[in-house]
Amino acid sequence: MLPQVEDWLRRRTSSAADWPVEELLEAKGGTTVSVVLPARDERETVGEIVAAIRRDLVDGAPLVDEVIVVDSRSTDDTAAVAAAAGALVVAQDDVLPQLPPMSGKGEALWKSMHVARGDLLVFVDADLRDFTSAFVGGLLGPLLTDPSVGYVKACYDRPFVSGGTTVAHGGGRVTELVARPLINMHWPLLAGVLQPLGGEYAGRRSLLERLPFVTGYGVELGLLVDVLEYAGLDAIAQVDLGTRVHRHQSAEALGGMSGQIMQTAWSRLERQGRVVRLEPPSTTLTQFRRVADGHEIRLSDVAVGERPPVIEVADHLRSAV
Ligand SMILES: O=c1ccn([C@@H]2O[C@H](COP(=O)(O)OP(=O)(O)O[C@H]3O[C@H](CO)[C@@H](O)[C@H](O)[C@H]3O)[C@@H](O)[C@H]2O)c(=O)[nH]1
Ligand SMILES: O=C(O)[C@H](O)COP(=O)(O)O
Repeated sequence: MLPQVEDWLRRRTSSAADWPVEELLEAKGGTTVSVVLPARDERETVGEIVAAIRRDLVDGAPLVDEVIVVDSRSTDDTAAVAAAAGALVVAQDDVLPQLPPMSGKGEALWKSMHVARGDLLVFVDADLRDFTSAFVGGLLGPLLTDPSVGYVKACYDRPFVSGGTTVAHGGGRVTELVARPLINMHWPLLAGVLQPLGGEYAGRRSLLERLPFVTGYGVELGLLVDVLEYAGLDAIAQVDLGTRVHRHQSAEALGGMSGQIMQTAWSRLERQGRVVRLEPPSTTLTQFRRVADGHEIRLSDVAVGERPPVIEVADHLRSAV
């Protein structure tokens, strides 16, 4: 590990317990805070998360100014459940409808930037189990107390929970098998980030609106690499939030996610002038499913798109949100 990374780890890692709400309230002053949950078919969990944030950090203590759920083309009643729990719900495709729609989580987050009003934005996945509002407080700690911090990633233990069985540290499969090796290969300055793909992170609007957002599941790696390039390692902090339990996807679905993450890495290497481009990488992912008479071939497109920095979106489009 690079000596700068060891030094960064010591200085820029804290834990949720270091940030009691009373101290955060004092530090908040006039700073406004938006919490955003991207949600596609999350009726089972989104309500409890929104309700906990509202109870503890809106009604209980005025730390959070708005809770927004971006409904990402759900086919269930995620939007109704989130609204009943007290969130402001927006449909992803209703924001800047003049633009051709793009898809996935990154698109939901980029669209949220045009709706949320906070100086600080906190992103929280909507599929978390056992969520506590300390997740949000922890992520806000470094941002509210240190102006040189612009971006805060959560870290946590990640068990794999399935059918009543829990494998400690068995979760985060794409993180361990794809993202961490890629990051160590190409961006070793980021090797100290414990959970580079974690869906819980917070940032200053002033920083986030200057960065492009990759669509789909490339958004976390894209933001991390771009924050490093734009603002430097010291603008990043991480906070230990304890344990994170979420809904696991199948290995096949995670293959698609991994493809998007590798495409994102390629796009950043190319932009940084670090690859000699012989031919563009294929964006077709070939997978196989066992069927009675052999294997069924499943092809999917793992290409990622990209939205420009929010500050580059023309005023006439923005005023039409
Ligand atoms: O088209 C989509 C797909 C997902 N989501 C939401 O995004 C969040 C995370 O999606 P999920 O499918 O649960 O991702 P994970 O399998 O948990 O993937 C991990 O790794 C991804 C790649 O970095 C991150 O985007 C995730 O936040 C992180 O939890 C959830 O609230 C989803 O409802 C959308 O809003 N739109
Ligand atoms: O972050 C990851 O690596 C992916 O979300 C997969 O997580 P899981 O292995 O806990 O399902």
